[in-house]
Amino acid sequence: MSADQTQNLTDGMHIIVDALKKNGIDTIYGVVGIPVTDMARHAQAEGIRYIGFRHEQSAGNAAAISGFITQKPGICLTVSAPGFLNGMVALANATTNGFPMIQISGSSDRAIIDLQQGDYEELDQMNTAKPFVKASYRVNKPEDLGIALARAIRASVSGRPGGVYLDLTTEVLSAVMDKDAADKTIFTVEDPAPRQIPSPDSVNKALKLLASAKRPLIILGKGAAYAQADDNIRQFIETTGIPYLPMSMAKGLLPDTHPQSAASARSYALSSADVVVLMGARLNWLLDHGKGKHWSPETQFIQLDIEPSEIDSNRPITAPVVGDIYSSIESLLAGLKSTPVKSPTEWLASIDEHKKINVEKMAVKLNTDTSPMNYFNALRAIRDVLVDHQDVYVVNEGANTLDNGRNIIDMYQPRKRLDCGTWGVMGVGMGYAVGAAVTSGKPVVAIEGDSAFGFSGMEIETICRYKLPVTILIFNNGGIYRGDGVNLHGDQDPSPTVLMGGARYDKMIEAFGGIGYQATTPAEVQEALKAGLTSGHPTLINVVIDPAVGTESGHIGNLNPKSVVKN
Ligand SMILES: Nc1ncnc2c1ncn2[C@@H]1O[C@H](COP(=O)(O)OP(=O)(O)O)[C@@H](O)[C@H]1O
Ligand SMILES: Cc1ncc(Cc2csc(CCOP(=O)(O)OP(=O)(O)O)c2C)c(N)n1
Ligand SMILES: [Mg+2]
Repeated sequence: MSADQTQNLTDGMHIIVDALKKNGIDTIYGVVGIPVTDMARHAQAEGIRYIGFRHEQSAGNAAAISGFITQKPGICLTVSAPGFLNGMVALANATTNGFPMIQISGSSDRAIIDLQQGDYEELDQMNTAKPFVKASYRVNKPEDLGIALARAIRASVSGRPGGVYLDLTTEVLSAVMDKDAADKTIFTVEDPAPRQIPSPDSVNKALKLLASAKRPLIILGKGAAYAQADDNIRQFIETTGIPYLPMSMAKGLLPDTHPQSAASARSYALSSADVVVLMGARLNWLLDHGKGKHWSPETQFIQLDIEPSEIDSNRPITAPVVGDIYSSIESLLAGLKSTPVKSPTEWLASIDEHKKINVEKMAVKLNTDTSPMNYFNALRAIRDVLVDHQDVYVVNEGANTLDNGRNIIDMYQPRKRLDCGTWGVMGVGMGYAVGAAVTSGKPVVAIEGDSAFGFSGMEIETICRYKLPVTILIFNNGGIYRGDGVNLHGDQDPSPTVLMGGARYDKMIEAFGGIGYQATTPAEVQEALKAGLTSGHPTLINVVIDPAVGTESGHIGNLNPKSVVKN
């Protein structure tokens, strides 16, 4: 082949990078190796940031949370078979939560795989991915790479967002074609997430039902946060005066201190409401499926959701409004002119009475200093620092650390609380922290149970390597749920066991150039947290918590199967 001929040739790994660039992808999260290392090098050479992780699950979590924050698909790059499978947990979690993410993985020789002749990292990845994603594509020809990426982008962000798998075979990555011809095959996807306007009849029916309600309640879900309809949602809530409940990742759509928030009277609000508006929130296990002691059988539902099949999932929906939330809220606001809605003042007043009682009870727990600390006074210390840092991202996982953190740490801005989400997955923490810091450049505070942290803890090296403004607080109560030394019957185990509680996580980060603090009092927690936020340097605070406090599985112990056999 003559020199000029090679000058006008390209190959698959260059074509896919050109297509990514053409679609505004500026970051790839991954763990490279055979057969995708050179693709990552080409991406870097073309100005795409490559963020290299220690485990593919964290790389995938970073990609997924960047999708939630930006509405653009986060890209995770993995090697074949084991690397692909490690990323799959994050991709499945993205689909479950409705976060747009594309996992691109190299895969081995199709001919050998299909005859099961034992290739290096042999696995039929496209078919393995199918149950966990919105779409799963495999590319065999270089000229198909442009359309394949376009389809993956559209599938990940249109309708209910989610995970998409894109399989690049070894052959296609090295396949050569004419550069000019290749350039004609890549293009910018046009309007990948088209607005889905709800029917006027559905909007009018919803408004009429709301106007007749004596005790209306709005439940804001992470779909409402994702929709980036922040001002219109706030305007609708404040114009109608309807109380609202934010689900965990919808916190901050309105400040948690807002007078119409019913969060600290949640049980009373749910059980007393006569009309409930589900706004980008599923009536799933997080809302007891709309049944049981927290719900009245008389309650009528309005549901705003982009996914038609979500309607009637658990309770009959009287007024479904199927469309994207941005368009639906716009239509509802416009409809208020002809169908005004005003929540009765006595309803909010009765919620306020219940809030007052609950806030006073919680204040006693929050302000009682104990030694060692418990979840409440440690979280109150963090809350009182973050009130002066309202733009930080808060990552949160664990059991007691998560469930108490959700109720105690106030959020003031949308899409800033990033937690275990619908699946309650442990191990999202460090990936989410990296994804949020890389995507936004803003500081991140990760509030971690010590067991939860362990799932992705090695990524503190990644955080230090990229010098990210992440401060990690590890609630060290000695292990999963309760301290290791506490046997399953709750009493202190007399046998000498190594309590995880003695672990000095703060020493770990020092090994990678980060700053570590040991905190045994709320004041020490505050001092270390302020230092981490001020320095912007990777910081880890080992928050020593009494191993005897907390409950197994936090607030969801009731989901455990009950054993009738006395052992
Ligand atoms: N842009 C959007 N417009 C309308 N609905 C959306 C949008 N994005 C996501 N959704 C929907 O929002 C819902 C989110 O529900 P869920 O994840 O259960 O939230 P939460 O756990 O916060 O209650 C999903 O049913 C999803 O289809
Ligand atoms: C991938 C995965 N594997 C296991 C589990 C099960 C679990 C739920 S909560 C939890 C950790 C609780 O300990 P932690 O110390 O973090 O919390 P706490 O001290 O009470 O604040 C586990 C292991 C889940 N949900 N996901
Ligand atoms: Mg713990």
